[in-house]
Amino acid sequence: MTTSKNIGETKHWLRTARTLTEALPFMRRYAGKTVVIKYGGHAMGDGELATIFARDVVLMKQVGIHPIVVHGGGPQIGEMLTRLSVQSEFIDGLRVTDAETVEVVEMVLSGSINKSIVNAINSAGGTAIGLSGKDGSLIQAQKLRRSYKDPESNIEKILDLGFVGEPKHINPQVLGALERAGMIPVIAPIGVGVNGETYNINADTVAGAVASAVGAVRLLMLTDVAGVMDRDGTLQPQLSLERIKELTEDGTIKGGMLPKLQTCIAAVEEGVDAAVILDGRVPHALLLEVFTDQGVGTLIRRG
Ligand SMILES: Nc1ncnc2c1ncn2[C@@H]1O[C@H](COP(=O)(O)OP(=O)(O)O)[C@@H](O)[C@H]1O
Ligand SMILES: CC(=O)N[C@@H](CCC(=O)OP(=O)(O)O)C(=O)O
Repeated sequence: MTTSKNIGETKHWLRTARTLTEALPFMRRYAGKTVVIKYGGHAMGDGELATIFARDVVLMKQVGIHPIVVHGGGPQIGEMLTRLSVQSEFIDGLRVTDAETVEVVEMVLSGSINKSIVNAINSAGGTAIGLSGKDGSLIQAQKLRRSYKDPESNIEKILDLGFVGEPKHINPQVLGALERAGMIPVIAPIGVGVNGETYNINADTVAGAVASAVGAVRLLMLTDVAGVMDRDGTLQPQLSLERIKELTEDGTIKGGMLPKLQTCIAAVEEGVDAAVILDGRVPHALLLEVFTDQGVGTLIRRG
């Protein structure tokens, strides 16, 4: 006898089956390709979402995609610095980092945060390996040099952010070896200088450099907003490089979104097909972005 319960169940199965068949062309498109996922400190705040994130990463690996996770941890570093009564300030989204601060940054990023992500992925059935830029000389870095115009003298000066670095060279060999072994790299954004000094690098910047170095098809940036907003707070599903420039110049794009978008621009200019700013608060944001045609954030690509 056909009951309304049977009909309900059949509809549910059909929906599930349709979802799976819809995912097939995307699985084919990305099979064997590398996707770099930037997992922001704000996005990793919720335990349940972190478990879902780990499962999504494992599922991607299972269907033949090569995910590489680069994580941040800005809020978590901030909490530890407060606990230790160390003052911290940001300039243009970057933490001014003295010798004492860089020790705390390395401890938090390569320690508790890195290992909890590795643990979550392994608990979801994957094999994750945690790395900082020091492991296998993965991220060779140099001191960040950024100039600014001093408003009083109108003279170009160099901004000194202490031990803030920028990637000079990413060693793709380590990542290639892990890929061949079926492992998922989880990278803390710590760089090493020529004299062995430690650099604090913005995690977005590292994600972009890694994506360019490995020739990733996608750079996915998980954060704590729905995507990039315009002046009226309207979500922008897609942004051209020119529009990003405009929104930056008029101050609509600011704070942590600045290094994020600069990274996206650099990545697509260096050959990554597209970069996406994604809402990490949405469960399965990764799966929706990779396996469906419903974008859930802001897409940035050339042209
Ligand atoms: N135009 C904009 N659209 C969206 N977010 C913006 C914009 N300008 C600045 N932001 C800020 O950027 C933040 C995301 O950057 P950040 O705090 O560094 O995140 P994460 O820790 O994920 O890297 C948002 O929470 C938001 O406050
Ligand atoms: C130089 C610089 O600002 N480094 C960042 C590194 C962590 C990071 O980028 O974390 P999110 O992705 O969570 O913001 C910091 O010290 O906070």
